[in-house]
Amino acid sequence: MHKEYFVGQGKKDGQVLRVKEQRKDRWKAYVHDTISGIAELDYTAMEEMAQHLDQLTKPPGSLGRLEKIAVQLAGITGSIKLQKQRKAVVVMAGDHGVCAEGVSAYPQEVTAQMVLNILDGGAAVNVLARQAGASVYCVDVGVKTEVKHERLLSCNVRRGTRNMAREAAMTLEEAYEAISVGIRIVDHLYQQGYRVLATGEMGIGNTTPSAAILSVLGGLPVIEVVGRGTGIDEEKLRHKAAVIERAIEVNQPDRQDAADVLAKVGGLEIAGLVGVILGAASRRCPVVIDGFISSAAALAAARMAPQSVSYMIASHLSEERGHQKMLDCIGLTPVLHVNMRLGEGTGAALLFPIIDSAAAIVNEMATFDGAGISR
Ligand SMILES: O=C(O)c1ccc[n+]([C@@H]2O[C@H](COP(=O)([O-])O)[C@@H](O)[C@H]2O)c1
Ligand SMILES: Cc1cc2nc[nH]c2cc1C
Repeated sequence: MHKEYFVGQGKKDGQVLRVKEQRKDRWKAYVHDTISGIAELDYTAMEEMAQHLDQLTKPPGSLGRLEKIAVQLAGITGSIKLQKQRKAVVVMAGDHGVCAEGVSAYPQEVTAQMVLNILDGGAAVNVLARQAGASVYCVDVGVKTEVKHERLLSCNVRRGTRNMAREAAMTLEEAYEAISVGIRIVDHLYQQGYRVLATGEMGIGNTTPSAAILSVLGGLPVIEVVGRGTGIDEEKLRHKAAVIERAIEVNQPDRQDAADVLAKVGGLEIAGLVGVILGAASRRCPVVIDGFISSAAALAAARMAPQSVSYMIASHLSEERGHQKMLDCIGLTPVLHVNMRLGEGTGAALLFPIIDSAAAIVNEMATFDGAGISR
């Protein structure tokens, strides 16, 4: 059996990835190979960076999180010479069978419509990425209807998940295949010269599986982690909580097995983002995590590959209830508190200029000795 993935922009520079499925666990093996390729950070470079930062003309630590980012980047790249890097937001798009239960404020067709908007450059993520000099790549990993656009990366694993309130959202093979899509996209972008990646997503209904993932992997009651998503009222929120409880009851996901949880109560775009995160870490690239849904992917990635957490930077704290708890479970501290709850990778794109600024500080600031300043 052959699977074909179109990866690239348009027909001209598009390339076809042919994957021969020799074994049923082909994707699982591919994902686990990627996980084994994730190295520890370079602690010597981190120490060197910390010492370098203390030579610069400022009281030690006074650039706060910028300094922490600089140290992390040194650990990731293995060097204290930080360059301004090519940056891309990967927006994974997918639909959710659980929308049939009435868990979102918007109709499901908005997913495909917004995918086209993103591909045409008119979504918030496009604007913020342009401000930062970054690219946006939009991937159909699980949209329900066929989307055609020259710039779309068409990697559809299935046309939306099944309704998790009744049955498993995906099979384990489908989940691993979606994770593999994310890894392949990162490979492709790495070959194009991108060195800083960010997670983004579009999927009406996807705060529901995200809350389910947090409840199961974090061992937290549903009511503490469920939020309003696109903006549902109090009554619909109670209903959404009940739907999530039912999904967990029906599927009995194994909280010790993040892939099982992803398959049973997750989403195709969430699994795709797990692949983006694992792929970035295996390529020694920092990966900027967006809001609630991206963080659900980060939590699953952290459980599958604890060493991947060192490569993550949490961009912002989303207004979605449960996001702080999600980040606590991973062990991440968000940089920005700007009351956003849009998704798409918008918060992550906002962080790009801050990452560039951290690199510029390291490269351009004078030292105490060089500037003749007493200390
Ligand atoms: O990233 C976030 O923190 C975030 C919080 C709430 C909503 N969203 C976006 O809104 C959609 C999911 O909301 P919902 O209510 O349909 O589950 C999906 O397209 C997400 O990108 C995103
Ligand atoms: C319009 C719209 C844009 C979005 N972007 C991410 N999620 C979204 C949900 C809606 C409804």
